Amino acid sequence: MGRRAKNKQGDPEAFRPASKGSKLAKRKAEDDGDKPTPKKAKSVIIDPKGKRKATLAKPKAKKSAAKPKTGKKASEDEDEDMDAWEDVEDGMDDLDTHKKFMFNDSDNEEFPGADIEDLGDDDDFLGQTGELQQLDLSDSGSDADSDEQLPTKLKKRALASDSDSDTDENSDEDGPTTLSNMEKKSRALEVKADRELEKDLADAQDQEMKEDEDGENIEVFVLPTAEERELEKKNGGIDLHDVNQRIQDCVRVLTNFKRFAAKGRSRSEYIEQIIADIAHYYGYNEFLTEKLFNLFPVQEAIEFFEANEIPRPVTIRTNTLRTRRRDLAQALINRGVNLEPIGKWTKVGLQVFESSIPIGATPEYLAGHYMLQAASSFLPVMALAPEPNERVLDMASAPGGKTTYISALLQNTGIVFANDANKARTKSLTANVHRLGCKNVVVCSYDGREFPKVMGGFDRVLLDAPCSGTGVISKDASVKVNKSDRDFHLLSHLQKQLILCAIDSVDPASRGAVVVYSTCSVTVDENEAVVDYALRKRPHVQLVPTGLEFGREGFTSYRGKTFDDKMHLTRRFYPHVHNMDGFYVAKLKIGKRRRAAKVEESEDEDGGEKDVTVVPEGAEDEEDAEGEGTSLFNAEEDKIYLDESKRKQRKAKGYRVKPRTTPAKPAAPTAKVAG
Ligand SMILES: C[S@@+](CC[C@H](N)C(=O)[O-])C[C@H]1O[C@@H](n2cnc3c(N)ncnc32)[C@H](O)[C@@H]1O
Repeated sequence: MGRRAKNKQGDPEAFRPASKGSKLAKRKAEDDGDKPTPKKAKSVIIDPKGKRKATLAKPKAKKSAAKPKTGKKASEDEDEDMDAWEDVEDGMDDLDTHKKFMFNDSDNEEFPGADIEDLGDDDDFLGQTGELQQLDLSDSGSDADSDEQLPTKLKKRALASDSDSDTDENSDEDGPTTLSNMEKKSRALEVKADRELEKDLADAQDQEMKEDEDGENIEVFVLPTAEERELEKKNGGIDLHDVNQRIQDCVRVLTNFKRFAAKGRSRSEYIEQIIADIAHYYGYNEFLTEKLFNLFPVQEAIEFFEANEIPRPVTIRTNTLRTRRRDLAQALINRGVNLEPIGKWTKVGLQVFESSIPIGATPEYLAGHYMLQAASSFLPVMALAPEPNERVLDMASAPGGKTTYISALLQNTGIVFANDANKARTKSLTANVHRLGCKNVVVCSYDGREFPKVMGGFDRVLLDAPCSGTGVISKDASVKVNKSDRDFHLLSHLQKQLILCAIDSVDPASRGAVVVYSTCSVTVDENEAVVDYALRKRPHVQLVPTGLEFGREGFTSYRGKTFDDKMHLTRRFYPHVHNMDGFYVAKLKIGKRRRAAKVEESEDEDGGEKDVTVVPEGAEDEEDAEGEGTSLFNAEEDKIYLDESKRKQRKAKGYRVKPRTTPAKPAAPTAKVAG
């Protein structure tokens, strides 16, 4: 498959699962830069205390070189020696060559420098045959610590290679090592080491194997104990390569718990472990890791986290007010840009594979022929489906990717009110509106919660809400660590207020009468929970199909909460599934309000005007249905905004206004600005 095809955006093709120890491991290993992957087997070989293989195997060859054998016995021994030397290079037929071999090995990766130092005087020994006796092997093989590092496979191999069971163990006596007793000592050490290995292996197998119902032995993954985890934390966590392996092991257990779980360990223990490991491996806080992990089946969750490490394709949207996609593509190709249509689902999108020039500074860009825009951000506008001559509100619009698309779909007819509470951000919005030649756009800067008081009666409203940005982590990794429970609570509260205002800004008698709610977040709190809240507060509103060809269905229930039956009509988009930013789109049809149940009138504080609030029949109590402290926009908590808005309106009309009785507006919760 060519590079293009591999990177191709769009069609909802499943992301390849991270195979055990492959992509995931490789990427992290690369990320680690010069931090080498531990070579456990090798480190055991050269462990200065354990010295099992290196110090055992090599002297064997020395012996055979130093002491020529004769007759049948000699050749048998030689065969045996050759077996033991099967991994050793040819040409080791004298001690000098052997010394050279050892020394050379010390310089290569099998013998890292640290271990050479640990050998201490050995260098001297290697340089001067006469000082051989200084080599003290007395404690060789007695250190069990290094065995704990030894992978099971290696242990098995080590046991299998042992054929010297008749060796005299007592030759491991104290005393100097000489050429004549070296072989004996070596064999003794080998036997001792192998016995220990055997014991370790047996212990390990006790832990790692269990019988399934058919009596077949299966490997189980044993979680670290609470103390081990504590120790691990204290030491700054284990090596990333090992964390990755443990993530894969936990996935295996959690996807077939009955079969692979260790006796006496609960599912929640494995989940706790995998969440901690994902957080460590990918650099998230544990709170967000858990929140995101819970959205998917276990294996898929890993794919999601993995996809967040990879940038999404660069995409542009043709501005049909200025050009046609075919012409734009040709112009850019002529400039050396390698591109293709994004996919069948969009007629205006192009995916850029590579470019010899900056895509944000071509003459075509400056002339407003295209907008640099994420593919996911086309979706809410497609769902909104504005028609020429309509009146549209883009409630949170800066920097204008969606506004300018709406303007193009309206073919520069009708009107788009492009609002954003952040005045500074409206500068880039205005610049884009001008660059793209949108003549039907009015830029304004209100808190969205002031609508429809500022203005109402729209045919369609787009609320691309301020959100946590959990769908765009590949663009902004700070989200991994800077979001807390409180942030999600505040954001979803703001989103609930905004969606009610968006609904109330629509003219129900309009042919359109649509609100599209979208976020670049994948959390349920910011998506289904917000839409569900709006549906409960506004019974004249209902969910309708988004008209989008792909995307996963929204959750109709989630972790014990049940949402509106039609929530499946909403759409979720994921980086690991759709190769685009994580996104959510819901389309709401605003029906006519049924008979007003009551009309509440309240005297203005100046005794002049009267506020009239029509409470639709069937609307729930002002009290938050979830009991979470969230409430309708005219609840106590929001009074401050409404008073301020009223005050401004009256002042604008030339009324004398009293000084503020309430403090100035509190700062809005920090929101991810993306899309
Ligand atoms: C996701 S971004 C919008 C991106 C925009 N729709 C686009 O396509 O370019 C959310 C925007 O909401 C604005 N915002 C935050 N709080 C708001 C509020 N209370 N009312 C209106 N806009 C708000 C932010 O300034 C930010 O520009």
